[in-house]
This record gives sequence, C-alpha cells and structure tokens, in this order.
Amino acid sequence: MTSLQLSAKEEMLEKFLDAAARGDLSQVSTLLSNAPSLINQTGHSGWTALMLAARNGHHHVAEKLLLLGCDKFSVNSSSQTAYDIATFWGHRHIAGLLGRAADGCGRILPGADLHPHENYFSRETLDRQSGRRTDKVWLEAKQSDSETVYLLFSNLSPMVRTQQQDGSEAQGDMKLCLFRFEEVKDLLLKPSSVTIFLGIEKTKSPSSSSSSEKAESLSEPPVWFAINTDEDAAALLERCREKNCSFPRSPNRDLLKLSEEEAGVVAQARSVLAWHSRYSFCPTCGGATKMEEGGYKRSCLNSECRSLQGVHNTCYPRVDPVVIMLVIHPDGNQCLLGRKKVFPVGMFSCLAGFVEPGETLEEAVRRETEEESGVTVGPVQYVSCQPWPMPSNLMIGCLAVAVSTDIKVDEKEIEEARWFPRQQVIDSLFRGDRSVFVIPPRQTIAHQLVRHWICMNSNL
Ligand SMILES: NC(=O)C1=CN([C@@H]2O[C@H](COP(=O)(O)OP(=O)(O)OC[C@H]3O[C@@H](n4cnc5c(N)ncnc54)[C@H](OP(=O)(O)O)[C@@H]3O)[C@@H](O)[C@H]2O)C=CC1
Ligand SMILES: [Mg+2]
Ligand SMILES: [Mg+2]
Ligand SMILES: [Mg+2]
Ligand SMILES: [Zn+2]
Repeated sequence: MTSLQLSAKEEMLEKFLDAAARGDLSQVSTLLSNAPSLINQTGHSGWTALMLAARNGHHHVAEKLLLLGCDKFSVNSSSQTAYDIATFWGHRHIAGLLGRAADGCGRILPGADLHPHENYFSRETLDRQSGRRTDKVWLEAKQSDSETVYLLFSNLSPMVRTQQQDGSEAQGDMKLCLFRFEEVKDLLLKPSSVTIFLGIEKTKSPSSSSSSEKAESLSEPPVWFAINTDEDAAALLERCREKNCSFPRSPNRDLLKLSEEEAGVVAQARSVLAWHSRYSFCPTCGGATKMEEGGYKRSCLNSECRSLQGVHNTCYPRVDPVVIMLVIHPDGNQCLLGRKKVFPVGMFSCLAGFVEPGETLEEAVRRETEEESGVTVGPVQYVSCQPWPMPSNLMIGCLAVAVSTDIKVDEKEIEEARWFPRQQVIDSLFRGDRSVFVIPPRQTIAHQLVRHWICMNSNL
C-alpha cells in the first residue's frame, strides 16, 4: 500500500467519526465545537457520525448530534438513514429518538397519517363492551336512549355523505350518516331488519364534549348500533337531513374513503351484518335461528339440534383468515407481485390466499405462493394484520423469503406475476411513477407490506 497521507482536515473527520462510532461523547463535543462543519460529513464508508452512533447504539451521541442540528435524513450509499440503521440493529431507543418527528418513511411519504403498524379498518373507536351483550335490559334501554347513535345499512352498504362532488377518491371524502332513535324506531320494529350492538364511544362525541355542562360529561358516552334493512334505498335516503347521501355500490373501492375512525366501525358492523344476512338458517339442522347477544350469536330454535351442545362455531360470526405476503427475492432487492385479471390496468399487488383448515399461517403462505406463482418460499415473518370486511376476512400480512425464483403463474387466478426491483417499487410507491406498475392504495395491507419492506433495510 502506498503511503496514505491524510490531510489535517481528513484526519480530524476520521477522529470525529471514530469517536461517534465508539460513543465517546466528550470527544465528539470537543471536535464539533472546534469544527461545527463536521456534523454532516461522511468518511470513506459514506456514513455520517449519526449513522455510526445509530449502528453502535450510542444514544447520548445521537442525542447530542441531533441537538446540534445534524441532518437525520441524509442517506448512505444504500439509501439508508440513521433511523433505518438503528431499526435494523435493534437500537429501538435510538430509532425512537430519530423517528420522533416523523416515522422512518416520513421523508419519502410526506403527509402519511397512518400510524406505524396500524392498518386501515383496524382502528377501534368503540369499546365493544362484550360483557353487555347478554344484558337484554340494558341493551333495550340503550336502543331508545336519545343519545344513542345508529348507522343505517342497506344491502350491507352504510349510508354515507360525500363531501366532494368531483368524484375524488381521497380518504375522508365520505362520512357516515348518523341517526338517532326517533329517526329509525320504525325500522327497529320490522322483522326483516337486523340490529346489532357495536359498542360505546371511547371518547366523547364532539357535540357532548363541546358542552360546558359538567353533568353531561359524567354520563355514559353514547352507545352505537347498526341496522341492516331491506327497505327501499331511495326512501331510506329521504330520512337523512343531510345532502349528498348514498349507499356506496362498490364496497371494495368506496369504503376506503372513510376516515380511519369510521372505517374501523364499518369493518365491525359490516362483517357482523353480512354474517346475519348469509346465515339465516342453522348450518347444522337447517332449522330457524334467533339472534342473541346484541347480534354476536345466532342460536338454533330446534331444541334437539346438536349445535346447542358443546362448542359450535356455527353460532358465532365468522372471520376468514387470509394470508397476504410480500415475497422477497433471495437477493433481498426484488419483490414478487402479481395481478389478477380484475385489477385496474397496471396494478400489481401482494399474493394472497385463504388459510385452509389444519394449516399454519407459514404453511398457508408457502402453499398459496407456490400455487399462484410457482415460487418456493422459506422463512416467513408476520408483520401486521387488517380486518377486511368484504365480507369478513382477516388479512394476515407477512414477509416471506423465496428460495426459488422461476415464476409459473396459476392462470386461473393470476394473470401475471413478476419480480420488481427495489428501485421500481420506490418509484411507484413514493414518486407516483405509474409507468412500470401501480401499487394498490395505501388503505390496503398490500400497500403497507410493500412500504414496510422498502423502509426495512435488508442489505446492511
Ligand atoms: N386488503 C388487501 O390488501 C387485500 C385483500 N385481499 C382479499 O383477500 C381475499 C382472498 O384473496 P384471494 O387471492 O382471492 O384468495 P385465494 O388465493 O385463496 O383464492 C380465492 C379462491 O379460493 C377459493 N376459496 C378457498 N377457500 C375459501 C374461503 N374460505 N373463502 C372463500 N373462497 C375460498 C374460492 O374459489 P371459488 O370461488 O371457486 O369457490 C376463491 O375464489 C379476497 O377476498 C381479497 O379481497 C386480497 C389481496 C389484497
Ligand atoms: Mg390468491
Ligand atoms: Mg390462491
Ligand atoms: Mg386459496
Ligand atoms: Zn340447528
């Protein structure tokens, strides 16, 4: 090796970076007070002092650097921020420090308002109060309470008000229409209506919280119910005092326009109402059933029926587990996405499939991936889940690592599947580049899994 004479400046930089990597807070501080411009400089490795402190878990150094105005969004040659590095190496306290103002994706996904690991349809705005479901007296009293809130469903679609008339697809453009007892009491009496108890508001409703009356704030928060009715939809719409009301025709698309809070309530209500509409008769003996427990149970009226003894999942609302997986190429830098014929032009999404009886989630991921794409999967890791009320799936989101790469699609289900390089995914996800492919909307767990993978760094 030729003699490598470092200039005085370079020598100071290397000393500074070394001090940060070792967690030597006093040397970091001294060097910075002599030469403040060192703070964002990178050495031969392309890493800043903050990245090195994040790599080695030196919280005090990271804190000091941030206090002195260090740029936490600068990236190394693999596009990793100090946040990515701290997360990868398990230094959660440092990741917390770096992620405080925005999560690790904030710089690339401005305006994202989903909390990390919170998927659309999963916010619990209501306290379900399952213990109250068997209290008939309380339920009946609450049904006629003037504070009680009712949602109205027709053909399993909730009545909503559209804020924008320009056909905009933005989230929050739709709001649920809320009714009081007096406005729906005739519907409650109709034998064809199904009314279910949803829960109690966790927070005060805006109307009561704005009231200055202390006594009111001490009373129990409003209780929510949902009614599904087969009354004429046009006549139902006339009940609403507000304008621009409708029952959305395409739940898959339209229900994604609700706020996070309302989406969570709809996920619960729609799934339970859908179960009642599909399970009118006893699946065991074919007899008539009656609804119980605020809508969370249907019991057979035939006293001889086997479903009345032991544990019978026919009596309770169903939830269908579906695995949804982002399969990562063995090189760590590509992911497998597929498209169904019914998808909008250019859209590719994660592969997904129903979990079968007697199957683990990991096996379901491996089987569905193999069936749909011919790719063999090794390790599987759970990421997060999403209730998907179409009608009552629970999407279980996983990352999976492929151990083979040749693709052979199941043409019955999938039109095309492809490996997408990280850069193309970033372009579609964060830069809105639709030229290669379109990613599903961010309310879907498919989108969130892709985003999760991009924000995780596989090649440190
Ligand atoms: N939120 C999200 O990001 C996403 C949600 N999804 C949802 O996940 C669900 C499943 O995905 P998909 O790829 O279609 O699943 P699969 O790959 O398992 O294929 C579905 C087919 O399997 C059959 N099937 C087997 N078991 C069941 C069961 N328990 N319930 C219903 N059908 C079953 C049906 O065939 P047959 O009709 O012939 O009986 C159905 O058409 C869909 O409802 C989809 O809406 C999917 C992707 C993304
Ligand atoms: Mg599938
Ligand atoms: Mg399948
Ligand atoms: Mg399947
Ligand atoms: Zn029965």
